[in-house]
Amino acid sequence: MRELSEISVVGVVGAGTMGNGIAQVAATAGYDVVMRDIETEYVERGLDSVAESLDRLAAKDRLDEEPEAIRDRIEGTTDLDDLATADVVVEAAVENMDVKRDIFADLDEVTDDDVVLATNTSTLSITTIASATDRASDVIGLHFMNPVPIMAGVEVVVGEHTADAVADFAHDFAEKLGKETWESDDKPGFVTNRILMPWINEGVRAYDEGVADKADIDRGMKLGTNVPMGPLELADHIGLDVVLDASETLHAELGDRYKPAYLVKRKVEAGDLGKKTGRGFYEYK
Ligand SMILES: NC(=O)c1ccc[n+]([C@@H]2O[C@H](COP(=O)([O-])OP(=O)(O)OC[C@H]3O[C@@H](n4cnc5c(N)ncnc54)[C@H](O)[C@@H]3O)[C@@H](O)[C@H]2O)c1
Repeated sequence: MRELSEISVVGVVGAGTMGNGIAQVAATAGYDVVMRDIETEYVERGLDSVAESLDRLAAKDRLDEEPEAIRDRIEGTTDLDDLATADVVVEAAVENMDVKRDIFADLDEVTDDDVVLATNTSTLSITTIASATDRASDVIGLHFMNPVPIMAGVEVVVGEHTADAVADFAHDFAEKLGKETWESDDKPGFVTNRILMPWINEGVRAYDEGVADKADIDRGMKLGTNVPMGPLELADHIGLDVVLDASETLHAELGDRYKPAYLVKRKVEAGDLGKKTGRGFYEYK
């Protein structure tokens, strides 16, 4: 396994909400980053998001460097082979087991044998993803929170065959990126989403069943339980497609108490995915 002191290039797979955030924090920590998506348009959009986010942080005086210097450390690409230079890879592509297994089989080929391969999956089994490679001991979950540049926490998820040294590496690497960690076994939803997803789905059901209007559900949970966002706001923020994928995995693994709310499904089918499409439970400019 490549030691933390030997890391200079961080590979990121996926340039969406999470991938570009992970690229940004890695570049901010001084690493060179190769961020790969499947279409140039997605890569460009990811790079634009990083630029906007860095400008916002610079305006608040929260960067030690000029935003351009950080941005310049991120190379966007659609070419998988460009990940060959990576010393560690974090995958943040769509929440789909077949897609992730294909990506990990490719990463196993393209990267050096001693490179740790991490996945940002919200709910999928690290062990199943790792079994697509010939180095399951080097595969681990590094579950960043959204928005990555703002949220302090990273959940380290240890698969059946993950080596202890790789788990230690994952905690240390996340700390190098300015994060604090906790560890979960590879059980569906880990700590965070096992508890969060039923909370969100219950908020949606409460709205759909007329318990209160949506603003009062969010306001009630914020003022009543001291969370920064209510369930409907948070669902929009995460992306309703991501909430549905996560809920369906938990439902399949853990049974009926994890059944996704009907209205989440209907909105995903309508293409109203939350902030990222301009409309979910609320409207966004
Ligand atoms: N959104 C959240 O709040 C959140 C929080 C924690 C973890 N996650 C997890 O992070 C991962 C990414 O979620 P997201 O919200 O960034 O999704 P997203 O839809 O914003 O981005 C996913 C990106 O992956 C790209 N992609 C698809 N197949 C690919 C491939 N083979 N190679 C490279 N890129 C590919 C897509 O084109 C897209 O740009 C998922 O596993 C999700 O469950 C999401």
